[in-house]
Amino acid sequence: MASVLLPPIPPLTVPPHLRIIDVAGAGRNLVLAERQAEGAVVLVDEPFCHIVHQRFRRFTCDNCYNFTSIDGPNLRFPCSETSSSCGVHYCSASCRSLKKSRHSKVCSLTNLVSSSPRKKKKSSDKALETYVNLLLSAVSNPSPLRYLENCLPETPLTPSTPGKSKRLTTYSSAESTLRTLLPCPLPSGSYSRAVSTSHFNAVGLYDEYGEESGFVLSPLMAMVNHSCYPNCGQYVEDGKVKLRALRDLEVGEEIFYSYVSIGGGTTGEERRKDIEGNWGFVSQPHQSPSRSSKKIANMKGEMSFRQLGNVRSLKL
Ligand SMILES: C[S@@+](CC[C@H](N)C(=O)[O-])C[C@H]1O[C@@H](n2cnc3c(N)ncnc32)[C@H](O)[C@@H]1O
Repeated sequence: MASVLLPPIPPLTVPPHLRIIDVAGAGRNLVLAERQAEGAVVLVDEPFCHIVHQRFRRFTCDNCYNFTSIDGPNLRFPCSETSSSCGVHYCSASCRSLKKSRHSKVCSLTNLVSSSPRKKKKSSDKALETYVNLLLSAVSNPSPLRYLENCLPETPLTPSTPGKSKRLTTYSSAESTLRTLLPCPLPSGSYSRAVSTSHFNAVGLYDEYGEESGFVLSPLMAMVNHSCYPNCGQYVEDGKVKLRALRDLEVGEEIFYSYVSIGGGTTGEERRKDIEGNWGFVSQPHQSPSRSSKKIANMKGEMSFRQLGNVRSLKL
């Protein structure tokens, strides 16, 4: 059989003050090459693709992820594609025009895979819809889809446990659905592999009540490991995923944030159990809990719950 030559995976661009290192037992992580003062924005990363769940599209800007109250009127700028009913909205005319060329490639398809919001959906249908829409967002990105493969850890998902096998089936179904919707130049398996990176790396978007309104895949953020006592806080602002230093950080320090919410008054011990139960890895404290907890408390005072939303483990 003739082998298919895949285009190479484009390398990640890492800013000069950061390096990617390999950590025994924890895979890759980012380490600082320059000192950062408390409060400094340590990382700004542009998501490669995103999904805003259908129910939240009227309230969450599809370009910058700014959101309005779900109890109030819709965002003012709906998608302007002719006869569109994709539900996508924007917070400003400039957000709409910035996203126009990318969204117009998949607008009608987005609508095709979204069943009626009023109909009660099975969770498997919802999951499939989510991953097809995530793939549509990924293929509308002018950057090559293979870029996402940078986010795959060395140990990929294998069908060894029932939960994982269900996810792998959903990723394959999402790829099959995508192939019925539009021409897909990459060989079989490429799209499901790309979307499977969301299992390890999805960064959640949240509404004002803390309910997940969607998620993004952001390649550099996908390199950052978890700590139950983090030295950085993660938030989403102006369409970018960002990390802010919770204390002064020295050259050579690894950067960490908490994958589970630090916004709901959780303790480090509760976060550790959540990570173990839902993510399947054991997290060691990376600094004195008391020092870190104080900074988290300060940060909570400054930032909304939504901004403190974190990567979540995807549950089907
Ligand atoms: C967002 S990725 C982080 C980058 C990852 N280390 C890599 O090499 O691609 C999340 C995955 O990293 C690993 N990880 C993150 N934090 C960890 C920690 N504190 N201890 C052990 N493994 C960790 C887990 O396998 C997790 O599913």
